[in-house]
Amino acid sequence: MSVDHEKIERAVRMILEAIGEDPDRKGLEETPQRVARMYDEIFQGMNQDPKTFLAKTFDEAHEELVLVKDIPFYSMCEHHLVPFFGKAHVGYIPKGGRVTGLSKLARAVEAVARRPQLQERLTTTVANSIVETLHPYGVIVVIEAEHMCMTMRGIKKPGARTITSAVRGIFQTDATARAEALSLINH
Ligand SMILES: Nc1nc2c(ncn2[C@@H]2O[C@H](COP(=O)(O)OP(=O)(O)OP(=O)(O)O)[C@@H](O)[C@H]2O)c(=O)[nH]1
Ligand SMILES: [Zn+2]
Repeated sequence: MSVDHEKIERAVRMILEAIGEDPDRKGLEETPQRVARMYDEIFQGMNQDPKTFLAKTFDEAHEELVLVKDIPFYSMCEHHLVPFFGKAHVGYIPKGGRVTGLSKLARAVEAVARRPQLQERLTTTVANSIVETLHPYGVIVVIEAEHMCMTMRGIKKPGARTITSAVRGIFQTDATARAEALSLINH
């Protein structure tokens, strides 16, 4: 299912009118359609379940850390509908041979990011999805992001970065395992 193009087009036209613009002037006449097409793309995660990506596993006897760092992502702050974006670091320790493809960790991040979102919920949803599909020994998700709602408006603090983390399983109970993962993330 895609977004309701017709509704978005009407809404964008109304916003343009509300700010005092002429939605029929040359430069703006295609803008409502463009925004509708863009929302199809940036809110694609509304129709995606991260677990369907993660559930594709292969049987591999690796029961040590797997960490994909620096996964770039773009999301939309649900309070202001402006972007927040940055990098996600996703690690887990597989159990029972349930190893997923590396790209699936990035696909899971993308599916959850492409929705109206909060950074905290993005972080916990990715971690919980991995727990629920792979049942690993542990999961660690660290996300660092810059929020446009804090840079281009309001408090106006460009460069301020928000870091959130979610740890599950062994990373919660074993400080050494957590420290090893964090040192690799910060390396
Ligand atoms: N916890 C959290 N807060 C966020 C996130 N994205 C934006 N916010 C915050 O959401 C809050 C909304 O606050 P409100 O007081 O309702 O809205 P506002 O008047 O526009 O707030 P200001 O940004 O302080 O001007 C702001 O403090 C934002 O910084 C996020 O991912 N997580
Ligand atoms: Zn915001």
